[in-house]
Amino acid sequence: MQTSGPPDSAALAVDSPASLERRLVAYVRAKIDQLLAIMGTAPLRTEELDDASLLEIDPIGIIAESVAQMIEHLHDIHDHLSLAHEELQAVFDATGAAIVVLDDQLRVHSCNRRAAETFALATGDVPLAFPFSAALAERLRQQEGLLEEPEYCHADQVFQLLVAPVRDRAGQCQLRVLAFNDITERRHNELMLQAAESRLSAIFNTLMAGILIIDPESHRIVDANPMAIRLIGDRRERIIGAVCHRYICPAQRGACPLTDLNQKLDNAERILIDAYGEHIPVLKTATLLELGGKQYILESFIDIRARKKAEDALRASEERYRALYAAMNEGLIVGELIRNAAGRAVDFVLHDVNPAACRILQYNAERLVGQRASSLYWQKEIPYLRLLEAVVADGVPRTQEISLRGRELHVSLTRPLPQRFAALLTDVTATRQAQRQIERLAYYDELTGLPNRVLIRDRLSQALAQARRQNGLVAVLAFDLDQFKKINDSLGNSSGDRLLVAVAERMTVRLRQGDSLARMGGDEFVIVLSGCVTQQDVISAAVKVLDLMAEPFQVDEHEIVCTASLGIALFPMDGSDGDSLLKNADTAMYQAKENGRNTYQFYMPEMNQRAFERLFLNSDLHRALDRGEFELYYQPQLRLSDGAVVGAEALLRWNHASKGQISPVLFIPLAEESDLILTIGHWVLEQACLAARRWYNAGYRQLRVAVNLSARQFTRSLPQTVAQVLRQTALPPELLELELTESLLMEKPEQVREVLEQLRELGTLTAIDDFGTGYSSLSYLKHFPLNRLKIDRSFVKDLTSDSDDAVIIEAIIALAHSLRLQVVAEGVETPAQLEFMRRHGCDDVQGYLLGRPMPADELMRFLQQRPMPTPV
Ligand SMILES: Nc1nc2c(ncn2[C@@H]2O[C@H](COP(=O)(O)O[C@H]3[C@@H](O)[C@H](n4cnc5c(=O)[nH]c(N)nc54)O[C@@H]3COP(=O)(O)O)[C@@H](O)[C@H]2O)c(=O)[nH]1
Repeated sequence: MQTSGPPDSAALAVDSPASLERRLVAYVRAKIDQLLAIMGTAPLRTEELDDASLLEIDPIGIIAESVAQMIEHLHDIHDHLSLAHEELQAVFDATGAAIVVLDDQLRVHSCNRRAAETFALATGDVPLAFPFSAALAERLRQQEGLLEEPEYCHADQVFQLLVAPVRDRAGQCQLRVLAFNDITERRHNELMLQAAESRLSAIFNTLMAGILIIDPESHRIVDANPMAIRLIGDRRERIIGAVCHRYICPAQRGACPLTDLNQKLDNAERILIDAYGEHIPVLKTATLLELGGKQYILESFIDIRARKKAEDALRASEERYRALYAAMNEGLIVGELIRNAAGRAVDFVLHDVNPAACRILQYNAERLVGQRASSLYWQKEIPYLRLLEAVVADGVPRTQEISLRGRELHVSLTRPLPQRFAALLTDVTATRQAQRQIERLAYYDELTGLPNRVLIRDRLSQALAQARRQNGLVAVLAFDLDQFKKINDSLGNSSGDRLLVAVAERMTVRLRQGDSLARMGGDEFVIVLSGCVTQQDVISAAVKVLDLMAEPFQVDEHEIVCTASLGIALFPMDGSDGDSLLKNADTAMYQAKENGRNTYQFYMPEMNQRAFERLFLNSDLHRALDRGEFELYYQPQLRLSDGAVVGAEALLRWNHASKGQISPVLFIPLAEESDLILTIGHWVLEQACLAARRWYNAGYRQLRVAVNLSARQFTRSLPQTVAQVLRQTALPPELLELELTESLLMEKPEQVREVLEQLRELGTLTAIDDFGTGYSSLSYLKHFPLNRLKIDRSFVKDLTSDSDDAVIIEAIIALAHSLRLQVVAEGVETPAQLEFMRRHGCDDVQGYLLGRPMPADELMRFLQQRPMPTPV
C-alpha cells in the first residue's frame, strides 16, 4: 500500500498557501482514505466530499468516531464469534464420535465431552498428553495427512479412527482432528455373526442328514452338504446345478409339493435316487427359507435303509413270535397291576393273552383283554395278587402251582416291563395226575389202597428217628390171615382179594390215628405203633387186631370167619433199624402160628439164630483183616446199548478159616456197630482202586470200580480220604464210583450234600444204591449232586410177575433220566428182566445173568473175552 506523509515544516515555509492548501487537502484526503481502508470502506470520492468541506473536517473527531465504530463493530464480531463457538462446541459435544484435537506436539488441544469421558481427559488442563497406543503415536508422527485406522482398541472398546490435519496458511499442519467412532457393539455383533456362521457351516458340513439348497424357480441345486453328496454318490460339480428332480424329488416340474402344490413336507418317507439309479429310502423334510434376501428350498433327508432293514427284521421276528405265541401250548398272559393311592396293588388288568391262555382259562380273548381281574373272580380277594406284586417289585421270577377251574396249572411269573407281569401257564393236570398215579403205585398197594412195604419202611424209619430222640418205644406188629390159602383156593382169588380189602377197611377204621397200617404183599399186613407207646398199648393193639379179625367178614354171599397170627417186635429191644424190626416181627408171627394161630407173640432173641452168630463173628471179625481173610470180588456192570463192560462193583468176601466164605450180609452190620467198619471200608477202597488201576494199565481205560460205603464212612473227612487213596493208587477219579444208601441222604441231608459236592469237585462219581427201598422223592434227589441210581434188586426180582414193580421201575427210569441221572438195574437174573430193562431205556445192568461177583483175576479173564468198551 502506498502512503503519503504529512507536509513537512520546510516545505510549508516555501510553498504558497494555495499549494499548501492543495497539499493539505491531498494529505487529509489520503489519511481519510487510509482510515476508511482500515475500516473496510471504499475511499471517498471527491463528489462525496469536496476539498473545502474536507478541510473543515475534524480528523481527530472522525478518527475517534471511527475507532468508536470499530470498537462497536469488533464487539459485534466478538458476539458473533462467541455464539459461533458455543454452537460449534455444542455440535462438537453432540456428535456421536469422540473427537480430540491435537496440537503439533500431539498434545490434546481440545476435545469433546465424549472424548473426555472415553479417554479420561481433563478438558480444563489442556494441553495434555493423549493416551495413544504406541503404534498410533508412531503413525501420527510419520504421517501428517489424512489417516484412517479401521480398528483402534482402547480399554475394552473398539473404534474406527479418522485423523484429519488442520493446516495454517503456509500449509503447515498445526492441528489434527481425531474422530473416534465407537464400533465395539458392531464388532461384537460381527464376531457373533461370524461364530454363528461357522457353527452353521460346521453343522451343514458334518450333519448326518443330507442337505440340498435348491432354487425354487429353476429347481436347480445350488448347494449340497457332504452327506448329501455321499448319499447321492456323485461328484459335487455334477450335483450343483443339477435339477433336484433327478435325485431327491422325482416329482416332475409343476408338481413340486412345496412350490407348486403348497404342501408341507415334514419327516415324510420318500425315495432318493442315487447316481447309480438305486432307490434309497429316506426321511425327508422340505422347507422354504430366505438366504441373503432370496428364497430357497431347503431339503434335508436321512438315510433310513438300516432302520428299514431293522424294521423289516423286527416285523419278521414279531411275526415269527406271534405265530409261536399263537401256536404254543403254554398260555401266555401279560398284565399290569392296578394300585390304590397308597401304592398297594388292588387289582390287575390283562393286556394280552394268547390262544392257549384262553383255552386254559376257558374264556375268550375279548372277555380277558382289557378286563380287570376283579371282574373275572368271584372272590373278594384277588388270588395271587401279592405274588404278582412281589414279582413286579423286584423283577425276580417266581413259579407257583395253582388250581383253576378244575385244572392244575404251573405258572412262571416274570416282569417283562416295569409295572407289568407276564405269566406262562402250563397245564400240568395230566402230568400231576400221572405223577400221583406213579406215586400211588410206588408207595401204595393197588388192591387195598394201603401203604405198601416201601412206604411203611419209610414211616417206620421216621418213627424210629423220633423214638430215638425221645427215648420212646416203637412196636412193629406183623400179621397174616390164618388159612388164607384155603380161602383163596375154595372161594377163588377174587373173593380172596375182596377179603383182603375188607380186612384193610376194617383195620383202617378201627385203628388209632397215627398208627400206620400197610400191606406187605399176599395176606401179610404190618402195623407200626409209635408215639407214647407203652408195652400195655402194644398188647391192647394186638388184642384189638385179633378181635377185629374174629368178627366175620361178608364177602359177596359168603360170611367168612377168619383169624390172624400176629408177631410183635419192639424198638429198641428187638432191633435198632426198620429192617431188623420187620424181620423180627415176621419171625415172631411165625412163632405165633406155630403156637396155634389166632394169637400174638412178642419177639424173643432166641427165636433167631443170628444172635448166636453175632457172638462168635464179632471176635473173629476184628482179626480177619490182619489174617488176610478179606477178599474183594467184582461183579461186572454192562452197558445195555452195546453190551460193553463199563464197570464192576467191588463186593467184600470174608474167607473164614474154619467156616468158609461168610456173606457180607452177616458181617457188615456187625462191623458197622463199631469203628471196625472204617478200617475195613478203607481197605476195600484201597484194594478196589488198585484193581481199577490194574485194569486201566491193561488197557481198560473206561472201566470204573463201584465201592459200597457204609453210612458211618460218610463223614466230612471222606473226600480227603478218597483223594489220598486216588493219589496213592494213581487212579483217575472218574473211574471210581461210590455207592451210598438212600436212607443216608434222608438222615443227614446237609452234611451229605456238602460231602457229595466235594466228591464231585474231586471228580469221582456217586450212585444211590438199593434205590426204591427208601422214601426219597425224586424231587428230593435233585438237591444232591449224584450220577446214578441203582434200582434195588427186590423190584427187579418180581417185575415180570408183579405189575406194580414193573410200573415202579418204569417210573424210576423215566424220572431219573429227567434229573439227568443214569440208571443201573441190579439183580438181573433172567433174559425177560434184561429185555424189560432194554425196552425201558435203563442204561446199565448188573446181575447173575450177566456175571456173578468174581475174584479180580477171573474178572480180567471175563473182560478179555468181551469187546473193549468204547466211550459214549
Ligand atoms: N459197606 C459195604 N457193604 C458191602 C461191601 N460189600 C458188599 N456189601 C454189601 O453187602 C450186601 C450183600 O452183598 P453181596 O452178598 O455181595 O451181594 C451182592 C451181589 O452178590 C448181589 N447180587 C448181584 N447180582 C445178583 C442177582 O442177580 N441176584 C441176586 N439174588 N443177588 C445178586 O447183590 C449184592 C449187591 O448189592 P448192592 O450193593 O446193593 O449192589 C450188599 O448190600 C452189599 O452192598 C463193602 O465192601 N462195604
